[in-house]
Amino acid sequence: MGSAAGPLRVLVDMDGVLADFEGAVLREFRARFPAEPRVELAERRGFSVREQYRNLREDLEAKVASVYESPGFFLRLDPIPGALEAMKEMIRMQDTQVFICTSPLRKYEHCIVEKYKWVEKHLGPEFVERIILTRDKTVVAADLLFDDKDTIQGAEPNPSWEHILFTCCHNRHVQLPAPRRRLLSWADNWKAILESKRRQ
Ligand SMILES: Cc1cn([C@H]2C[C@H](OP(=O)(O)O)[C@@H](CO)O2)c(=O)[nH]c1=O
Ligand SMILES: [Mg+2]
Repeated sequence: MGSAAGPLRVLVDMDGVLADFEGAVLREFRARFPAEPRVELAERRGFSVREQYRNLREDLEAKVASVYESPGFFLRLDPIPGALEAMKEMIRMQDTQVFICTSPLRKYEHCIVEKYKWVEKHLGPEFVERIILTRDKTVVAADLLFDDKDTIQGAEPNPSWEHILFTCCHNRHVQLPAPRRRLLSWADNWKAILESKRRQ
């Protein structure tokens, strides 16, 4: 893919990149369990929210999971600053194919339909057409994947995409080995990352 083989294909993750999962977990946990201890965003470490809450106190794992498994949770997520504007700009770029590549929760009942509704509400029907829903992103072929999960594994040991780590509260302390790259936020130079792949 890239310059010689035609358009640049870009996968953009949803939670932690387009939609603020972490902010909503904290806000709704605080509202439902005001007397319980919680993990502030500045204290978040590691991708899994439930693991960190379990380490805080064992019974908090089920409580925090009940927050993000509740009906309406995924629909209520706020957009990450700059994300909607960047996506609307990216989809209009020449020689560029943009897809939203997102994983459903194992407990998928509300999550799946609410992810579709969120995309329709915030980005419109042309992006609903571009949703790829999968628990395994390694088998999806593309040039780039912007994702907040630091380690992305699956059936394909050598995915075709370069994973750009999108900075989020839980991964800001992760030291990336060279030559791995980050996008610090949507205010960071995502266009330069796209251009760097076209030239390969
Ligand atoms: C359980 C959990 C899910 N998620 C997100 C990631 C997935 O969406 P996405 O692939 O859009 O980032 C989705 C299902 O796991 O929920 C977290 O970001 N942190 C968590 O602790
Ligand atoms: Mg994510």
